[in-house]
This record gives sequence, C-alpha cells and structure tokens, in this order.
Amino acid sequence: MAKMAASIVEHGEDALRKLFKFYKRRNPPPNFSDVIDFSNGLRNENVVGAELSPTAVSDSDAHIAGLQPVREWHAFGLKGYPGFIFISNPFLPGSQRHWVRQCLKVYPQKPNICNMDMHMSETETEHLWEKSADLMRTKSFGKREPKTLLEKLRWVTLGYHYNWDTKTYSAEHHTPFPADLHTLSRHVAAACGFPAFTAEAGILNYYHSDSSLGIHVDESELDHTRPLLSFSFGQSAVFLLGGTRREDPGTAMFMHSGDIMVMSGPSRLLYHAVPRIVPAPAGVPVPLPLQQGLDEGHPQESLVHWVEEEDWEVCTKYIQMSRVNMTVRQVLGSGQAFPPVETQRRTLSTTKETYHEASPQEGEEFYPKKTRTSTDSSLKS
Ligand SMILES: O=C(O)CCC(=O)C(=O)O
Ligand SMILES: [Fe+2]
Repeated sequence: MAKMAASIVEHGEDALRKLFKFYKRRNPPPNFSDVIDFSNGLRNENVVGAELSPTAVSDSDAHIAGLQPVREWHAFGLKGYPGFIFISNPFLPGSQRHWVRQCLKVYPQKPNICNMDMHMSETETEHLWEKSADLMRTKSFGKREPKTLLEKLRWVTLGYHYNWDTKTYSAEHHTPFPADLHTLSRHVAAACGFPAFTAEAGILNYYHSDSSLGIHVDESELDHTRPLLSFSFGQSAVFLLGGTRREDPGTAMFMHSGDIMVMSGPSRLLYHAVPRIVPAPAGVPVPLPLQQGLDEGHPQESLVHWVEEEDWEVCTKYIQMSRVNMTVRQVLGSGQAFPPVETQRRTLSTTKETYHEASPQEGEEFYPKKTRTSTDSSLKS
C-alpha cells in the first residue's frame, strides 16, 4: 500500500481521486511519508527553489504587513508544475494571530456572507463571535455539547461574493474587500512577480479534524492570468495538486500554519483538493508560530494588530482542532467588466464542474448542497 501513497501516482482514470481517498481514509490512517513537506526545503527531489522579486516589496512595507523581508522568504516550486509557488511561512513572529482573529471575529461579520446565511436570518447570524465566545472558553469539546455558531462556520465570502448556485461573481453582489487582506495579498503577489494584482474576492474555508474539500478547479474568475493566493493558519492539512484534467495524477503536500501558496500561469487552473486535516502532533495542540504574540516594538502603523488575551483565548481553543484557509482572487482583468448575465449562463453550461465540495459534518453543509453533483458526492468516502 505504501506505493499507492506515492506523491505522484501513475496516470490513469481517477488517479487524483484515488489519492484523495487514500489521504482521507480514517481506518487505518494513511502513511504520510510521501507527502512533500516544504518546511524541510529542498530535501525532496521534486522540489526546486523559486525566484521571487525581493525589491517588489520594501522591507518596511513587508514589516508593516507582518511579513519578513522578501529576501528572507523560503519559496519553492515543484517540478512539472510551472507557475506554482509555495512560500513556507513568511510571517513575522507573532503576526499570524492577527489573521486567525480576523477570520474568526471580523471577517464573518456583515456585510460579508457565510454559510449560515443560506438558511438563517441576519439576526441569527450577526454577532457570531459574541454569541460564541463565552461558550468556547468553557468548552470541553465533549460530543454532547451543542456547537457554537463559530464552530458551525464553514465558509465566508469577501468582496465579489461567489454565488455557489450560478458559480459566478457579479457586479451587483459586492461589498468592500477587507483592507488588511488586500494589502497582504498585494505584497505577496508583487513578490511573486504580479505587481498589478488586485484582491477582489475571497473565499475563507474553515476546516475541522474530519473536514475535507473535494477535487475542483477555481475557474469562475474572469481573468485567469491573475494568480490565486492561498493562506493557511492553524492545523496542518494535506493538499493535493493535480493536473488540468480530473484524471491526471497528483502531488500531495503539507500546508502548515503560515504557509502561502500561489497558483499562477500554467498552474492557475489545476485541479486540487484538501483530503485531510492532519492531527496536531502530541503535546503541540497550537502550532508553534501561533504560540507567540507580537513584539512590543511592532510599528504603530502596522496592519497587523496585537490580539487581546481574551480574544486569543477563544481563538486558541478553536485553532487546536481547526484550520482556516483564505483564498484571494482577482476576478476581473484591468478594464474588464462582467458580461451580461445571459452570456455567463451560456458559458457555464459548456464548462466543466467548477465548484467546491466538502464532507458534511454531522448534517451540516460545508458548501451549499445545491452546488454538488452526483459525480462529486462520489468523492465522499
Ligand atoms: O483550503 C485550501 O487549502 C484550499 C481552498 C481552495 O481550494 C479554495 O477555496 O478554492
Ligand atoms: Fe480551490
């Protein structure tokens, strides 16, 4: 069976799906020895160094955004995947906490949209953090305890809000994109050679120990020459990167807290999935980069802020079991506008399935059920 886990499996129908099932399996748990770990750098023969543009972001701009100077970043590529860039935790010590707090306390707030808005009223979903915080602090995660709203959070959309039914973005369904994430994304994209990147849409995914995200391609954005950025915090995950066709083989890699992935150029439209959240190593329930807060001397004008102890208490409880991922997209190219709705519908009917799918947890949806097709529900095992 060990061979089956090879990060690049043989070609054939469903190679990526087999790999997905392999890593999703609970009993017995899979062997992770073939999963590429970029925190071990170039030790894997398929990993190569990636060239960044160190002068595209000044050291002071990087510092203000809670990032190390770009020349200090450890960036990698993967043989066979041009345009794919993996940056192993470029965050300054202490700054990751800011992003975890934003994802749990700030970004789920209105006018942003979350999974619970699909079946709950605005009064029920507003003040999600306030309604959950005290309960989270005292929680023992016993099976019988009711879940807080925070624990029921599965996704949040930002900027141009992705419509899960039509699989489109539209001019009408837009709210301001968070300024801090906009700046972080601009710097990361610039360092990777995309100085004109503008963050216009975000999908935040919230994963628990038994969550997964099905095989999909992100192709609803109208300009595919712009990269897709992905930021991970909290527990580690196994991420699968496939090919341009669903049946192409895939490569498995870990995403740890603070890791950033950039899918650009020929890698922008590759199939990918998250089959598994990896249990925290014994004795390290909170990933090391999240164990410390910001230095006293962090600049006043900083984009990332000190997370108060009372907030961190809730975040730390949550993150011991969970992973948060932020994907940031540019939807329109410069000067581009949304096509009339009718044209979008026609285009859609000729495209392959594009949506996200994930295992429902105890009857709750990750992404709206309407967006699933029979093919994709077969991914659940
Ligand atoms: O959680 C991840 O790493 C991937 C998320 C993703 O693929 C998406 O939101 O499109
Ligand atoms: Fe995706």
